[in-house]
Amino acid sequence: MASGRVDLDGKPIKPMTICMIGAGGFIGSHLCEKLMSETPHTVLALDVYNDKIKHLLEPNTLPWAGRIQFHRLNIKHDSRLEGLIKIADLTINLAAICTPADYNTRPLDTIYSNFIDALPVVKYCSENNKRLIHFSTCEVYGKTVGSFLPKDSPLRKDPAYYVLKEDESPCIFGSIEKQRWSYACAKQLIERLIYAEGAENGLEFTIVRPFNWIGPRMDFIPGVDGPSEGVPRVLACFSNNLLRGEPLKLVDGGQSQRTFVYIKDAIEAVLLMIENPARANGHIFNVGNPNNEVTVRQLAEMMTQVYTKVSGEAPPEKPTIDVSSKEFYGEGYDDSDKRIPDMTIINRQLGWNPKTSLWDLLESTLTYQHRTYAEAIKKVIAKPVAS
Ligand SMILES: NC(=O)c1ccc[n+]([C@@H]2O[C@H](COP(=O)([O-])OP(=O)(O)OC[C@H]3O[C@@H](n4cnc5c(N)ncnc54)[C@H](O)[C@@H]3O)[C@@H](O)[C@H]2O)c1
Ligand SMILES: O=c1ccn([C@@H]2O[C@H](COP(=O)(O)OP(=O)(O)O[C@H]3OC[C@@H](O)[C@H](O)[C@H]3O)[C@@H](O)[C@H]2O)c(=O)[nH]1
Repeated sequence: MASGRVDLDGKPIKPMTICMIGAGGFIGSHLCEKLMSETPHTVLALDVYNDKIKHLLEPNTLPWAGRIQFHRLNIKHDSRLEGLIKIADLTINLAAICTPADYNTRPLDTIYSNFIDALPVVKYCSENNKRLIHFSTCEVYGKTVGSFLPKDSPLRKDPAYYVLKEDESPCIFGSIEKQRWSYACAKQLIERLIYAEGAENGLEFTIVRPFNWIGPRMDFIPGVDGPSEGVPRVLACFSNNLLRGEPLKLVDGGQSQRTFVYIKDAIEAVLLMIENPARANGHIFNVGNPNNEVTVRQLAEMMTQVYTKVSGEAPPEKPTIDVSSKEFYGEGYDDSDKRIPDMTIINRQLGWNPKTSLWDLLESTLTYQHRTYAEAIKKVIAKPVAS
């Protein structure tokens, strides 16, 4: 498995130790899986939770036992952080509050998590000459330039007004009262700080901007493995509605557009970054699938069709309902209109391209959701509400 592996320039890849912060989350769990099954690298997995990587940690007869170590810690206040960064060759920081329902309702926690708490990580990497791969977001682009053109302007169809380029596109956020942008703004500032550490102090860094990565283990299903009143990201919201046979809620008409990429495709891109430092250092990479664009309404329709196929259950009588963003997310919500990643830089540096169509990725993801949650949901629905 591990022997004879070479990088994109044909050089042998040496086993490394990776300090992965936020390893217990959605992306972290898939990255740990990939590193354990296909590489010889060792992972120091840091998080406050480990439910999503339990299958990699136990039993200790697993083929990779000894190459993954879980450290339960909160990077806000744990003196072990610097020591763990020091013993690793590379740090990957995934830790963040990254669900839109939190940005306008918990803006302080959002800003602290995405900026203040990431500061020591950047500092320890810079001071100890350690390489850093930091997870930012496509939300740093905010809204497209085209969204400010008149509705009937033909320029809205011109890619120059909407395709998002790492080294050219501006970052366009709403006003301060629109607290939705607290997350994007905090992520933008930490990107600028990392970039400056690279320029002034020689920090070796790579910044990743994920464009709506989706797949199994994303977020939680409210009332089953997360709070009943919690609002996860759209994949889990719509999965929850489908599992319960209730209409999918379209925020402000479901007109916003997104491109979705399969988590397994995206993880391939991250592995290329990890193993090709000379090609990845100093770069910011969009990681998304420009071919998988839909409006949120179209996503709801496709998920309903796919779920009907994989579950064998009838679609909800009323497939969707409209809900205002104020009702769904509260005061201060705002939205990105359209997100098409430009792929030039990641193509040139790493030769990476996504493979999986939206239909196929929804089919495997919703099969997983159905197998994992359908029985549990039935029990929750059947249980009488405590008085
Ligand atoms: N999934 C996407 O499509 C997407 C898109 C854009 C950006 N991102 C970014 O990628 C990163 C990972 O996202 P994800 O989807 O896996 O989210 P996630 O919420 O599933 O994972 C984040 C993990 O970080 C951990 N964490 C948070 N604060 C911590 C702290 N103080 N100490 C220790 N652990 C902490 C959480 O417990 C969680 O397990 C985030 O930085 C996010 O902003 C993800
Ligand atoms: O039930 C729902 C949930 C969400 N939506 C809409 O679906 C769209 C996508 O919502 P998501 O919850 O996936 O979040 P967004 O794409 O807006 O942001 C995400 O982008 C990239 C990452 O940084 C974060 O994970 C998150 O901020 C939004 O327009 C939202 O309003 C619904 O219409 N109904």
